[in-house]
Amino acid sequence: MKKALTIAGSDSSGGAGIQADLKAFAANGVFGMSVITAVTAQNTQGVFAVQDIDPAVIAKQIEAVFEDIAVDAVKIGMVSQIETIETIAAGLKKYQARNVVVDPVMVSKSGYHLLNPAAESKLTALLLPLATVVTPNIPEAEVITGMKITSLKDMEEAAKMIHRFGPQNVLLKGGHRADDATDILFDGNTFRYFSSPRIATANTHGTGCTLSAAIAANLARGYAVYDAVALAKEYITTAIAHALAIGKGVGPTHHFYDLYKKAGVFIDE
Ligand SMILES: Nc1ncnc2c1ncn2[C@@H]1O[C@H](COP(=O)(O)OP(=O)(O)O)[C@@H](O)[C@H]1O
Ligand SMILES: Cc1ncc(COP(=O)(O)OP(=O)(O)O)c(N)n1
Repeated sequence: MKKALTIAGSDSSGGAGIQADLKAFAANGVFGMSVITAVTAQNTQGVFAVQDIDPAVIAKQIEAVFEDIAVDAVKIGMVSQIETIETIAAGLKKYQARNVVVDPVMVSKSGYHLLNPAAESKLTALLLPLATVVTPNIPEAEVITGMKITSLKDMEEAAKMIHRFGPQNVLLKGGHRADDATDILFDGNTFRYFSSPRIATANTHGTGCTLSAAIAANLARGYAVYDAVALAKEYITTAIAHALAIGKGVGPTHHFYDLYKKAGVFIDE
């Protein structure tokens, strides 16, 4: 079985972060492992506290996994602080990690800064060059590029600018626009579009985490980047279409769709 590692924060409500990643790994057919960068007290209504993990403990988690197990892909999510980013970059280089998907998580949908703004340029400088795919949403792409993004043309321009920071591929996600949910993949030469109709739901907690983890899982399984993204887009669209109205706020996406479907016991509630 292929093995994927998530390096990310814990979401106590299970909708985003490490928890979403491990669910997406399992549903996409890979064995999931985790390096926890921060613990958040979070639910569908907001983020209430964050405890960053000591960089020495992050380094030890990375070492413990890579020294023992062959890692087929890595997904990086919440990275909090400059020291966290430096530690992760050093670990990925030391172990020559491959199939690295960087989700440059900055601000939660509820408005909490999961990345210290002082660390934004460090993330861009140290993690983007190591990425097979980087998956910014529109607000993150605006921070990375400094440009305002409203149209698909703007997204293409921003994807080009982000590509110059060194990732092999940029997947600029269109979830924050009002139109169809159109994501743009740029490999330095060609733009490819992944589009789905916008699903009318309030429950989109963890969409970015789920998408990037599903891409990593599919890269681990040996799919080329385009196919890994196409499969992950199909997965996230289904997971949003069947999102769960759990909690009093923004509910989470629904994983394990394929398993439920195969078993004939798919339940929407
Ligand atoms: N309402 C929606 N209907 C369909 N797809 C969506 C919707 N909202 C987001 N998506 C898709 O979910 C994925 C995550 O996108 P986005 O919400 O932009 O990321 P993030 O969670 O990082 O803010 C993208 O593939 C995007 O197109
Ligand atoms: C611990 C943790 N990591 C990442 C996020 C951001 O999740 P994302 O899928 O980008 O979107 P929201 O969950 O913020 O809707 C998070 N919230 N927590």
